[in-house]
Amino acid sequence: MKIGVIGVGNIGSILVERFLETKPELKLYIFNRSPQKMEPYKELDGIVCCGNAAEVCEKAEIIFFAVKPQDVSALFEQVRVVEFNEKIIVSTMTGISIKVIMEELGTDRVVRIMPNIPGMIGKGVTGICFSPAISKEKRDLVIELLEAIGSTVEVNEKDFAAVTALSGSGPAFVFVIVEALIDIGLKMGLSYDKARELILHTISGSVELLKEKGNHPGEFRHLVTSPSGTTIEGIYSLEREGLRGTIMKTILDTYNRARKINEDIEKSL
Ligand SMILES: NC(=O)C1=CN([C@@H]2O[C@H](COP(=O)(O)OP(=O)(O)OC[C@H]3O[C@@H](n4cnc5c(N)ncnc54)[C@H](O)[C@@H]3O)[C@@H](O)[C@H]2O)C=CC1
Ligand SMILES: O=C(O)[C@@H]1CCC=N1
Repeated sequence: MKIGVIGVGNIGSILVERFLETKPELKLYIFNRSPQKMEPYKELDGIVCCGNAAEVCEKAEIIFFAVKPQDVSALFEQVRVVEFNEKIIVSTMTGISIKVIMEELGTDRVVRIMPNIPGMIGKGVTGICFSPAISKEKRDLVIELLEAIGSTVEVNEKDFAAVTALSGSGPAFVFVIVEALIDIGLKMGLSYDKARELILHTISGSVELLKEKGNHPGEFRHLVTSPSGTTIEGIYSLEREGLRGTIMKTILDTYNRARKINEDIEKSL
């Protein structure tokens, strides 16, 4: 199968590298505006560095658009000449609706996805939504392709801003929390390595426990919390400091930003 990737920055390069690693049968066509981003792929088998975005669209059957939202108008201009017909466009672009892509490029086969950075090791989660014209067979094909970066969760397009906030941007918030935990480990006298190991195992173990048992998180929280013990002291502090509210507000601010990007793009086109 012939796959195109336009924009090989953070997300585009994850897609390219995971396709190369897990699906060597694919033929890849890539293009990046700044050609140095294509350098690492130049000599590799199964990959063709194209001269422009339209060439990628001409040659590939499924084409990933992985540019920043502010570059989308220029990209539309560059690929408007292409007859998309049966081709499928898969957009990673934040805030750009399926309708906008369909109208701008005169196609009815568009998939919108919101991947995330753990896709780098095949452990990402991707929110996905299909335009109605895409058959069940082609939907399954795109989902299978995306297994290269992890699992997929089908959502309504109206929920994309929420997906962007929770899982698209989410890893950044997790990394900030991990950094803070490591820092306080240092403050209490642990080495960086020991603090890091304790924290990563605590987080991944807690996540695995929730996944395996399926309980509400509050049930396990309660198990850890002894009367007059250490945990309740921490929980009391956390509630006084408003951690839950801070987390909720963080996600809501991110969600509102995703909606605003969408609104601004729709106005500008
Ligand atoms: N970084 C992340 O964790 C996630 C990003 N996204 C979305 O994916 C899109 C890409 O994000 P990143 O990879 O982080 O951005 P990036 O800036 O790292 O990569 C975009 C690449 O596209 C290239 N480019 C721009 N216009 C082009 C054009 N017309 N033709 C060819 N190449 C072009 C740029 O040179 C750059 O290398 C954005 O819309 C972003 O919102 C979605 C989910 C997660
Ligand atoms: O920060 C951003 O706009 C993108 C969307 C999700 C993750 N990064």
